[in-house]
Formats: sequence, C-alpha cells, structure tokens
Amino acid sequence: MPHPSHRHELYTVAQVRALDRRAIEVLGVPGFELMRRAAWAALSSLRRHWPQARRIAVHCGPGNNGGDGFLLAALARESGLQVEVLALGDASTGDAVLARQAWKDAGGAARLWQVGGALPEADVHVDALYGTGLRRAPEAPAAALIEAIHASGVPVLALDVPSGLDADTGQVPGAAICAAVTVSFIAPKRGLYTGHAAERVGVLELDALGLPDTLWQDTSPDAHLLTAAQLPPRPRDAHKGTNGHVLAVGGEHGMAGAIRLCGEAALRAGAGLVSVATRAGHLFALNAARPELMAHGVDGPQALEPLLARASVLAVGPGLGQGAWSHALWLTALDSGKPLVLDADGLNLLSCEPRRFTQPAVLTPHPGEAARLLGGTVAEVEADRFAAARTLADRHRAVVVLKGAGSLIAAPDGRLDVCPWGNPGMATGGMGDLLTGVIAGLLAQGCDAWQAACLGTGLHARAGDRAARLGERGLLAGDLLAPLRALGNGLDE
Ligand SMILES: NC(=O)C1=CN([C@@H]2O[C@H](COP(=O)(O)OP(=O)(O)OC[C@H]3O[C@@H](n4cnc5c(N)ncnc54)[C@H](O)[C@@H]3O)[C@@H](O)[C@H]2O)[C@@H](O)CC1
Ligand SMILES: [K+]
Repeated sequence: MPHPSHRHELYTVAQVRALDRRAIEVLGVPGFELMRRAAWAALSSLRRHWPQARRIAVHCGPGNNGGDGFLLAALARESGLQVEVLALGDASTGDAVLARQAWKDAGGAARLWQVGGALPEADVHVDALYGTGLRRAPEAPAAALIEAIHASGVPVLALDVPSGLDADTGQVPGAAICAAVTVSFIAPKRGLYTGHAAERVGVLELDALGLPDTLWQDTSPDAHLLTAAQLPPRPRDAHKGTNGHVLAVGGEHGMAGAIRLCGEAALRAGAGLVSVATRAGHLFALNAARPELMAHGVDGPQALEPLLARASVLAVGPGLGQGAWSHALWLTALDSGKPLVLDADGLNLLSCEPRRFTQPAVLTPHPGEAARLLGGTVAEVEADRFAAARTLADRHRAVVVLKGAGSLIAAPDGRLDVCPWGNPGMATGGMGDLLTGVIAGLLAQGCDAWQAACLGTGLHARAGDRAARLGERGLLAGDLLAPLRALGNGLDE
C-alpha cells in the first residue's frame, strides 16, 4: 500500500524515476529487490481480482517493466499458476537480464513475439511491455501485440502503467493497453489520472514497495488529487444577504438554456440571490421555469451597470455569443472589477482580447477553448494538459479549470489539483454552464477563487456520478441539480 500521507500526491515521471534512483542509491535497496517487490504486489493484485485464474500470459518488454513481468511469471509459476511468457526482444537493462534469468532458472521459457503470431490461451494477460520508460508511440511489433491482446477480449493486469499510455501526460501517442486493473509502483504518476488514462487504467492500485517515508522528504509533488472538502456549515441565523449575489451574464438570442442552467446551478450551490442578465425575449420563459431567478432583459451596457453594482460575483459567458451585444456586456462585466467565473463565449472573447485579471477570477475552458486562448490546437493542449492549464493560469492571473476526463485545476502560483470523479455521461451540452454556476455560487458564499474552483469542480463531478446511477448515457445537465443540492456542504470522503 502507498504511505497514507502520500495518497493524494501526484508526481511527474521524472520525479518518480528520481525516487526510484534515490531508493537504490540513498536507501540502499537494490533495483532487483524493488523489482521483486513489484512482482509480489502484482501477483497479490492478480490473485485478488481473478481468484479463479489458472493460466496467465505475461508480456514482457525490453526494460525494467519487462523485468517486473519476468519475476511475476516466476512467482506465479511457483504459486501453481500455468504461465506463458511472450517477450518483445532482448532484455536491455541489468536488472531485466537478471529477472529474465530468474524466470529461466525457474524452468520457464520465453517465446519471442512475432507479428501475426498467436497469443497464448490465458485467463488473464499481464502487460509488462513498457512502464515509465515509454516516451513515444510503441513501434510496429509492440503495437501489433497490444492490438492482439486487445482483440483477445481477455482481461489485462497492467504493471505500473498500461503500456502505450504516457504516465506523465495521460496521452496515448499510438497503440495502448486497456487494462482492467493497473498496479502502479512507488508513487502515483500524474498521467494515470487525466486525459486518456480513464479509458486505459481501469481499477488503479498503488503499492509503495515498502519504501519508507524518508524517500519523499525532498520531493514536493507536482500535483494533488482533489480531496474531500467542506464548506463551513451555514449559520442558523443566515439570511439571503449573507450568502452572496450572483449575476449571470449571457443568453444571446436562442441560447436561453445555457444561462438558465448556470443560474440554477448557482442557486443549488447555495448562493443567496441569483440574477440573470440576458436578452429580453428570454424573460417570460426564464420566469416561468425558475421563478427564483431574477431575470433582467438588458439591451446593452447601460442596463447592465445597476445589476453589476448589486452583484457580489459574476458568471459571464454561458450562451453569450460573440457579437456586438455580447462583447459590450463582456467588457463592462470584466471592467467592473467584481470576482468572476468566465466560460464559453466569455473565454472566446478573452482569446481575442487577452487580459490579466486583477480581481479573483476562474476560467473554465474545455480543450477547444483552451486551444483558442493559447493560440494552438486541441492536440497541443491534450499533449500536455498540465502545462496548458498552468500556462493559462499564469498568463491570465486566474484559476483555470481545464475540463475533460480528469479535469485539472491550476492556480497562477503553480498549484495544480486533478479531479478523480466524473463520468462520460457528463460529455453533453449544458454541463459546462452548470459548472460555471456552481463555482460562482461558491465564490458568492465566500470561497476564494482556488477553493471555489476545486470544490465546485469536485461537487459537479460527484453530482454527475450520483446522477449517473440512474443511467450514464442519457444523463442531462439538469439531472445534476438535485444531487448538487443533496451534496450540500461539500464532498464527503
Ligand atoms: N529500479 C527501478 O527503477 C524500478 C523500476 N520498475 C519498473 O521499471 C519500469 C521502468 O523501466 P525502464 O526505465 O527500463 O523503462 P521501460 O521498461 O518502461 O521501457 C524502456 C524500454 O522500452 C524501450 N522503448 C521505450 N519506448 C519504446 C517504444 N515506443 N517502442 C519500442 N521500444 C520502446 C526502450 O528502448 C527500453 O528498452 C517502471 O515502469 C517499473 O515497471 C520497478 O521494477 C520498480 C523499480
Ligand atoms: K506496463
């Protein structure tokens, strides 16, 4: 098990590799001993998840990840399992050579993988092809093996990292293993929690290989997993004036839904009052649907000014559009100096007129909006979500929530949290409008920008997970409103 105090700390691949070296050089634990511990941890995970398994196939790459595989094969065979090993070329490191020899000494044979060859019959495939040493797409023979494993339909236990997944960024530059279970060693690598990791990692187990706490003492984690957080309980003598006043600005012609969802979410997150500034044509529908929202038709900045004066926090962008009306409201809202959350067209307008915020600000881009803000492509954003989120936070002096599986929350000072919750049912219209409203509602109740962005992202994802119990595929943004209310003061563990 990982040491409890390090459970929520995430590291870059370079940091984990430095920790490996430190364990060997400073603590004096030989690399081969670490490999043996890794193999034990993997075997115990295999036994726990597949107690009925009788035959396993272990796929070993050329490096130390393959070494873990050879040692696991030897241990598994000793414990009575039928084991076949498929090797991808020769062992390339000293410890991997020793591990391969240990497997041979145990009477095992290693068949060399030939493209087009048959896979061994197995109840479980063990993926020991590549770990943290992979920095590019697997080459053709490895890619063919990964595809064959995938096509077999047999569940996969991945050692350390599903092969082909970049453990630093969560990206898959080419073929990649889809594991049912991944058992990862020494310290949590940040790329196992964001981007394409969700599709590849399966159940993630961590094992610190029995290394002591002193190993981590000089390494500050690159990021953290979002943890449970609570708002302070609401005082019994609270009145609506003590819980802030959100003004949601948006809803160009034909886009009333976005601003309504945003406003409702701010109410469900506990804002005392929520006003909406939108096109006059939407007022009837908004009032009928949600009378608690104070909807105002505004035809330009002058009509917005008095609403801005009464608001404590702004949510700018849902359904805002990018025309003259939209731009005039956007500019007036930003120049008011009020704390704000900026989303959707609010971000698209920002990409045309970049600024550094002087008021507390939260930006909530999806990768497309982040790419426009950075002047690059979605692929560039996704290639390193951590760097993209940090660059935006620094450039705009704002807290940035980079949405997508494993949403990242980055602060201008470099802090970065990763949201481990949420589900693919949430990849649907209106979810972003809801997130904007929740974060604005929390800002209105006194959270600072970082707290509001972290707690809001967590609440939104957890509400999505609760709502998905009734069905993931057909999940609607509006379905999250009731669970948001039920989550109340925050996230329990
Ligand atoms: N002493 C240590 O450092 C420990 C390492 N451990 C294991 O060792 C792994 C890291 O081992 P390595 O640094 O040897 O790296 P890997 O075993 O992850 O892979 C490196 C090998 O793969 C080749 N390679 C990389 N990318 C390729 C590509 N795209 N196509 C084809 N070949 C490619 C490299 O040339 C090298 O031979 C960890 O993930 C972990 O599983 C564990 O045994 C625990 C201790
Ligand atoms: K692997």
